[in-house]
Amino acid sequence: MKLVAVGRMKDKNERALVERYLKRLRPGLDIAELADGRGSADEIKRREAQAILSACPPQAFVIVLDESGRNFSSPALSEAMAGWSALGRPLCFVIGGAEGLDASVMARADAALSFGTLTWPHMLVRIMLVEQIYRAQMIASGHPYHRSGRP
Ligand SMILES: C[S@@+](CC[C@H](N)C(=O)[O-])C[C@H]1O[C@@H](n2cnc3c(N)ncnc32)[C@H](O)[C@@H]1O
Repeated sequence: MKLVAVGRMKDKNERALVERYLKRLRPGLDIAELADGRGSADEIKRREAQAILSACPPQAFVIVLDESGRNFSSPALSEAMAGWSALGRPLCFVIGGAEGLDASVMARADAALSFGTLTWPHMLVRIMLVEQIYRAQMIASGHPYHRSGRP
């Protein structure tokens, strides 16, 4: 699995949180950090889009993180990831930068995942996504890490 993410995570506390889950992931997740685009908002999105699309493997099943995406429960995301993985294509998650994702990236996406209608900073989204991928793996393996607390 791969994560293509705009922006360099410089804060050591944020990096430690990503690392906490990253080291437990099976299969693992390779993170490709892309430089923030420069110029006007449109130029930034277009330049970042070129870099994002180049970083996504050609055959990848691309899952963009976007407010407009589907709001999964954690068990539903676990099930969806199992289904996507069964397609035999590498999974590639994408997190945009401060200006969001360009229409060309949205058009390339095979699925879109939302963390609600609130706008989150992209570094927090990265931390939350890595935790949710770990949670999805724990749910799939029947590990008690995830406790739904619901009947
Ligand atoms: C600061 S946000 C960009 C906000 C931008 N104005 C937009 O319209 O997308 C940076 C990135 O974080 C991710 N993100 C932020 N909030 C999100 C949410 N609620 N659900 C899923 N992804 C989110 C998206 O990948 C987004 O491109």
